[in-house]
Amino acid sequence: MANRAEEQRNRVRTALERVRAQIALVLGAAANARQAAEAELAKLELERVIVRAGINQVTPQQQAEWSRHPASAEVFSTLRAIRGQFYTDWTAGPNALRELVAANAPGPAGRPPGDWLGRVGANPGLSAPGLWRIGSATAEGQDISRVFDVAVPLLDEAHLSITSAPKTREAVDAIVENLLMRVLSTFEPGAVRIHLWDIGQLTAILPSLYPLSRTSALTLYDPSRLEDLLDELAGHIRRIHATGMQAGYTTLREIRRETGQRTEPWRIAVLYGNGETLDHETARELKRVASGALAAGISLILIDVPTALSTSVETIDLLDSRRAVSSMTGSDLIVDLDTPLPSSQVTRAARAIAEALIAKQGGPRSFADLLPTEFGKESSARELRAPVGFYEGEPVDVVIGDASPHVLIGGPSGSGKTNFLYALLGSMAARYSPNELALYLLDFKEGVSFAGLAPGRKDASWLPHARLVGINVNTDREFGLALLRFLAEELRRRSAAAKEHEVTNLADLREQDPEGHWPRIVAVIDEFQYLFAGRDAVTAQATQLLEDIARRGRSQGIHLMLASQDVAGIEAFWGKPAVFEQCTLRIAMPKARRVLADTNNAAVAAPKWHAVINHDSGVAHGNQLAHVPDASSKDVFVKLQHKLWERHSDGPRPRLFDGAHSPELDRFPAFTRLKPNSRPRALLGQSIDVTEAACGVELPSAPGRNIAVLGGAAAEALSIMDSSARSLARQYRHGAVEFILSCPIESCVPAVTELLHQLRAEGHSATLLDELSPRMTELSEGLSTLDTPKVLLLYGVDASLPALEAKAPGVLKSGLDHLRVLLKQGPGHAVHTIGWWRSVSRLKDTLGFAGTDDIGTWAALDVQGNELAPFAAGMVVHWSPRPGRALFFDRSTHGAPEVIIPFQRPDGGA
Ligand SMILES: Nc1ncnc2c1ncn2[C@@H]1O[C@H](COP(=O)(O)OP(=O)(O)OP(=O)(O)O)[C@@H](O)[C@H]1O
Repeated sequence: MANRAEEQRNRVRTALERVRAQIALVLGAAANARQAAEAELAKLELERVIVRAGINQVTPQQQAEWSRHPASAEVFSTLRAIRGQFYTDWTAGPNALRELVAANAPGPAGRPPGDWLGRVGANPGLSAPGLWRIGSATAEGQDISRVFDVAVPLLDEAHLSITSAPKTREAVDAIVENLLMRVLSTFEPGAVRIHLWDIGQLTAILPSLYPLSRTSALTLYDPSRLEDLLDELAGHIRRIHATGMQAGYTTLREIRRETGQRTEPWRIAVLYGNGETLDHETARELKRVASGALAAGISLILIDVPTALSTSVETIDLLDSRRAVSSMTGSDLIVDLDTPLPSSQVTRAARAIAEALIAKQGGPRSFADLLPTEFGKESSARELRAPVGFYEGEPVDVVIGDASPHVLIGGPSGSGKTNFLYALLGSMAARYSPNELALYLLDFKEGVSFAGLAPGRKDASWLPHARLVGINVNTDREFGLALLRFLAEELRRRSAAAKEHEVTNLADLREQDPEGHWPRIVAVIDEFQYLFAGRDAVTAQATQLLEDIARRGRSQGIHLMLASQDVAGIEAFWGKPAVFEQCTLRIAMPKARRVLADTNNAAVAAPKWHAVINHDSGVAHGNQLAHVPDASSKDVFVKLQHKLWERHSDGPRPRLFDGAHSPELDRFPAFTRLKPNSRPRALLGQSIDVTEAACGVELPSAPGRNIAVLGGAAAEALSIMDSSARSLARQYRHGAVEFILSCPIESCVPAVTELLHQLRAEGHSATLLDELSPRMTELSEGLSTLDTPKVLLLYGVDASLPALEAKAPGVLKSGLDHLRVLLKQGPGHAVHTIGWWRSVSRLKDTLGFAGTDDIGTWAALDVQGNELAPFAAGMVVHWSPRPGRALFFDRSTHGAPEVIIPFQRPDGGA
C-alpha cells in the first residue's frame, strides 16, 4: 500500500519536472526573442537618430556617443551603403526635381518673374498649383547641371514657418512677397485673400502690396489684436466646414473639385512674430486655427512665431540674407533664395490686380446675375442652396437644409425685406423645379406683395412653385393658423412615411421612395408678428404650432421663413425661444434689431440694399454681407416668372387667398359642384383654410338642426341666408323642397325677393309670407302630416316678434309658441329654420325658457363673444367682430367656433 503511494508520488514528481523543464525552455526562447527584438529596435532607433541629424552634420561628440552603441558599426555601414547608392543614382536627381517643380509650379508659381510679374492671373481658382518656387539649390558637385528649383507647397497643402537670422528682415519680406505675388498673379482677381499681421507694426508690412489694401484681397490687422485675425479665420473655418460637411465634403478642395465652383477664396494669413512665444491662450487658438485651416483653404505663413503646429508645416530657416535651409530639401542642402522682386514692379503689379478686381466686382449686379444658365437642374434632396446677392462680385449663397432649417429675416420698413424675399425666391425657383420646391407664401402686411405670384386679372401667369399665396391677411390671423395647421399635418404625413420606410430624413426618404412626391416646402410668413398680435387662442395655438414645425420640420424638409419689421418687439416670440433658436439662418437687413446675436452689430453698419446673411444663429463669425440686386421693381421678377410658367403651365395653379376679397358663390367650386343628394348641406361661407373649402351645415332630421344668423350687419346676414338657401336648393330635385320666406325689414325685401325668384327658377316652391303667424300655426299643427321638406328662411325674426307674440282672442297659443314648436320639433320632421336675429337677446326671447338647444348652429356677426357663450356649450368665445367675417359654430361638429367669410352677393355687398 505504502509502496503504491510512493510510486504514485514519484510519477507525479517526474511529470511535474518535465513540465517545469518545458516551461523553462519556452521562457528561455521568449527571452531570446525579446533580446533580439530589443537589439533590432535599438538599431532602428539609432538609425533614425542618425538620419534625422544627418550623417554628415554630426559633431565629434555625437559621433563618439553613437560609436558606443553596440549596433553602431552595422548601422553606419548600412546607412553609408544607402547613401552611396543614393548619390550614385542622384546624377539624375536634379533633373528629376526640375521637372517635378516645373510640373507642379506652372506659370507664375514657378517661372521667373519676368514672365508674369505685372500680368493679372486668369486661373479661375478651381485647383491650385502644388508648389511655389522660393529659390534653387545645388547638389554636391557644384556644376550647373546639379542646380535645381526649390519650391514649397502652400494653398490647401501646408503652412509655412520661416525663421529669420540676424539682420534678415528684408530677406524674409522678399520671400513672403515673392510667394504672395506668385499666388496673386496665378489666379483671377478675388480668388485669394491675404491677411497681414505684424506684432511690431501696423503700416509698414510689405508696403509694395499696399495698392491691394483698398480691395478685399489684402487686409491688415492691428499689432495688438492677433485674436481678431484668429477669430475671423476660425469663423471662416467653421462656416466652410459646416457647409462642406452638409454636402458631404471634408475639404474646400473637394468642394471645388466636385461642384466645379470656387465657393470660397483661398486665404493666406501672414503672421510676423518676434521670436518670442505667444501667450498661452493665443498660442492655443493659433494651433486650433492651424489644424482646421488647410481643409478650409487657409494657409498660414508664420515668421518667427515659435509655435509647434500639429499639422503639415514646411520650414525655411534663414542662414543669412541669401541662403536658407528648408524642410523641403533637408538640412544637407543650402537653398539659394531668389533675388527679391523689384519693389516698383511689385507695386505696379499689385495695382494692376487691384484695378482688375475692382473692375470685376464692377457696379451693382442685377437680378439676372443670380439666375443659373439652365433652369430647374438642382436637387433639393439634401438642401436648398441659391445665391441671393453679391459680395465684392462674388455670389453669396443662402442655404436651407439640415443645419440651417429655418430662417428669420428682420429689417425696418423700407429696408428691402420684400425685395430680398423676391431675390431669394427667384434664385431658388430658377434652380429647383416645382417637384423639388413648393412655396407657401403668406403676407400679413396690408398690400399685395405676393399677389403677382398667383394668377391675376392683368397677368394670368403664376410662379409654378407656389402652392398657396395669401395676401391681405392682416386681419385674418386665422389664415396664418390654418397654414401652420396644414404644415403640421404635412409634417405628420412625412413622419409617417419616413417611419414606414425606416428613414430619418428627407434625403433618405426620397431615396427609399423615388415615386413619392416629397419636395422641400418653404413657408414664407411676412410680418409674422401678426400671428402673435393678441393675447388669445390664435396666439397660443400659433406659438405651439410654430414650435412643433420648427423643431421637427428640419428632418422632414419643411422650412419656415419668418420675416418681420421688428423682431425685437415680438413678445410671444421671445417668451418661446424654441422657435427663435431653430431659426439658425438669420438675415438682417440694414438697421435690423435683434436678428443677429446681441454683440453682433453688423446690421447697423450694413449699407443700403445689402443684407447680412448669417447661417450661424447670428454670431459674428457667421456674417456674410451681400448686396442684394433689385428683384422687385417692374418687370424684373415677372420676366423670370413668365419663363418658369411657360415651362410648367400644365402644373397646378396656386391657391390665392385674398383677405380683401370675399368669394363669389356662383364661382365657388364647392357651390358649382352641388347636385341633388341625400344629405343636403347649407353653405354659409368660405372657410379660412389652406384649401378652398366652404363651410357648410348638414340639416338631417335631428333635433337642433336649425341655423341662427346673429347680429345687425345686414349685408353679411343677407349673404349667409342667401348662400344657405341657394346651396340647399341645388341639392334637392325640382319641387322636392319648399322654401318659406318672411322679411319684415323693408330695406331687405328686394334682396329677399330676388332670392325668392332664384329659388323658383331652380324649380322649387318658394313663398314670401306677408304674415308669419298663420303659417307657423299651420305648420306646427300639421307637422306630423307634412310630406315635403321645408326650409323656413326667416329674416329679421326680432322684427316679427311683436306680431308673433300677439294672440287672437280665444286662441291659446301665439304665433311665437308655434315658432318655438317648429324650432324644437321641426327638424325631426324635415322642417329646418334658418333665421336671422339682429341681436342675441332677441334670439333668447324667441326661444323663451326652452333653452338654447334648438339652435344647433349659428353664425355671429357684430355681436360680442361673451353673449355667445350660452350657444356654445358655455365655452368662452373670443370674437372681435369685423366686417366681412362671421364666427360660425356647429354644435354637432365643432370643438370651437371658427371664423368664416360670407360670400359676396352680386349687388356688391358681402
Ligand atoms: N436691393 C434693392 N435695390 C434697389 N431697390 C430696392 C432694393 N431693395 C428694395 N428696393 C426698393 O425699396 C423699396 C422698399 O423695399 P421693400 O418693399 O423690399 O422693403 P421692405 O423692407 O419690405 O419694406 P416694407 O416692409 O415697408 O414693405 C421698394 O420700392 C423696392 O423696390
